[in-house]
Amino acid sequence: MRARFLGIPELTDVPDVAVVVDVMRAYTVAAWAFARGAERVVLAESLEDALALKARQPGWVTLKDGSPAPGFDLVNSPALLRDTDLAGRTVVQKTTAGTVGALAVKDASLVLCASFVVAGATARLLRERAPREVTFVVTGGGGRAEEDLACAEYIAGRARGDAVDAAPYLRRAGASRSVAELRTGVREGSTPEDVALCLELDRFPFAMAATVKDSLMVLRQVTLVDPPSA
Ligand SMILES: O=C(O)[C@H](CS(=O)(=O)O)OP(=O)(O)O
Ligand SMILES: [Mg+2]
Repeated sequence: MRARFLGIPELTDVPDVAVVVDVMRAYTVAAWAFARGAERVVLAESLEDALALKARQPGWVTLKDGSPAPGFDLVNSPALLRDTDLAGRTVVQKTTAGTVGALAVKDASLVLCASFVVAGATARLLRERAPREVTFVVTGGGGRAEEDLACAEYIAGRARGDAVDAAPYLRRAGASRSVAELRTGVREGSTPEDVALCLELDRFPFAMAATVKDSLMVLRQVTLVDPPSA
């Protein structure tokens, strides 16, 4: 499995298989939304689109990054979301980097969205599919966000079947600029607890795959089935 690691501005072709990585915080938050019962996460193109979807479907839950805003129910924070009951709900998510990265590869035949909390399941799904090449979309910092690159490289190693020690990857992510910004409250709509939640390895046993349905990019959890024991 060949791996390439590209920022959103570097995506010039339609990849076959894409893994869109956003550790801080979009795809940690999406994973928590599924853990809290959400049925699906619609990745919105813009804040206006998210609000228009909510106007048509008042039962949907809108979520944005940055500060809270009228019309939005939640912010992009795992710590602030983890006590919210989302059973059976549709969440509409719009963030600066993560959702933009997934929409940039929406024509790929397989789009997975990932972070450390679903890294193992994501790698296992890739191993099962065994594609010739995987494009990792490093969503933060124009492709340079250390937490996203570290997570992408870790998943790539595990997908190849290598015995990979997670510690150095988590250390790199922990030393990233995003962590410093979250710890010091530079990022709005966050709490310092977000950092630890974003650096939890394999907290969840599912992967997350996005597909286009009725012109919406819809993220769902993919539960992997254990092979029957001999
Ligand atoms: O929510 C985040 O951490 C970031 C954006 S911000 O700088 O905090 O507003 O968005 P994401 O797309 O999840 O990286
Ligand atoms: Mg990010």
